[in-house]
Amino acid sequence: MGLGQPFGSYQNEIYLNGLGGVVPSYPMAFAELEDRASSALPPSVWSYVAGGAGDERTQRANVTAFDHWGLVPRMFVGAAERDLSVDLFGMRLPSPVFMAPIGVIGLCAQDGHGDLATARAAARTGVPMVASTLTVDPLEEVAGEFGDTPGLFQLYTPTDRDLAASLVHRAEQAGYKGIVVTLDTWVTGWRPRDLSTANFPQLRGHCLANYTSDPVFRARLARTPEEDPQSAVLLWTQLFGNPLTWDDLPWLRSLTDLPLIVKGICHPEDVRRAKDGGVDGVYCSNHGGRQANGGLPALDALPAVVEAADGLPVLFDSGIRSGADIVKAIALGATAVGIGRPYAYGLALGGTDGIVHVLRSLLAEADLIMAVDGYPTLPDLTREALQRVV
Ligand SMILES: Cc1cc2nc3c(=O)[nH]c(=O)nc-3n(C[C@H](O)[C@H](O)[C@H](O)COP(=O)(O)O)c2cc1C
Ligand SMILES: O=C(O)C(=O)c1ccccc1
Repeated sequence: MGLGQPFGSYQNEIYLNGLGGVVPSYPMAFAELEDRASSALPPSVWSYVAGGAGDERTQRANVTAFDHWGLVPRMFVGAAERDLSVDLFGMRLPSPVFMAPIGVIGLCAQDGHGDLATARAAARTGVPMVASTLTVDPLEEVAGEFGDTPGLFQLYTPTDRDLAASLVHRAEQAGYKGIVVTLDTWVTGWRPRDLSTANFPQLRGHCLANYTSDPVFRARLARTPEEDPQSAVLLWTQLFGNPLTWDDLPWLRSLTDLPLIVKGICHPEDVRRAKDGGVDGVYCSNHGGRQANGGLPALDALPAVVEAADGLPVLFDSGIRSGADIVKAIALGATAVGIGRPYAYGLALGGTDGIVHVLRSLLAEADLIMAVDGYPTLPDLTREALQRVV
């Protein structure tokens, strides 16, 4: 048994509890986590969260892409103590892991306030939450649960520039430490699971609190969202999707002095242009295969993105299901790695406790791999630590 501190110690805790006859109530393997979440969530929420674009081959490929890399063990390293901490945009984080923005995370909790439960998990683990624009509770209330853990705000840039500025300003006021602008979802991808049940949660008025609580949004309505929720949803459909171009980047940059990160970047030329436009970080992701089917697995886009970033921080998500996946993404050059669906499933099973379990398990596994394989710090995890497996 490894005695690694602090993340690997979750293992000791579980085995020691076993001596007292207590076994974990949450799943230890991703397949079981997914299976149990599928029963715990209402079918419409399960389909929305678990589903992706087209026949979901890109979503699956995001996961299997990790099979094509293997970490090469090194011996006589004496990696008795590991350091997984990282500096990111001035934040000192205990690990290179964060929770990716999940718009409907609010609906995954049994009490319907999953954003608050996620923020509490961030407070308990030190794993930052990137709060989506599409939360059940307003961004100020979400930030109120962060404790000492920093949080980031993810912006879906509305077509109304004043509304965009208002959302960013509110995030600044609420203490968010960075703005993540998502570029790949100004239009929704073709999603057969949701189409077959004709279900799109936002159209049913879910997760629109950041809009309905916003003074600019409210000023565009003849009657308040409380009096006339339908008109608020209609206005949301008109304002939500903004097909941004490079000409919009100077304006986005001018909105805030906070670190600005652009999400959905998979091409090295886009990295270079974003860098020239003054962003503080790029976020390599294909939205978990929810947007465009038939695309390159996000992991396969990562090395070229890292190279083009040339020292600029690179965030990564899409397909992380284990601690081994975290280690591989870091070795391919990611500065920090986003967990997506797995924490939504933890939330579905056990609220904040369920998320904490999922995050601690992922971090324990990553820590123990670094111990066993002799890579005690993140800088030790370089491209040389990996071998391509065909
Ligand atoms: C149900 C769901 C909702 C999402 N909502 C958002 C969102 O509001 N904003 C955003 O930038 N990304 C959103 N994403 C994408 C995630 O941030 C992340 O890119 C993706 O989940 C990574 O893939 P994985 O979960 O398969 O690892 C969402 C993902 C899921 C599963
Ligand atoms: O479901 C998503 O992945 C998502 O981020 C989203 C948010 C708003 C509209 C469409 C998709």
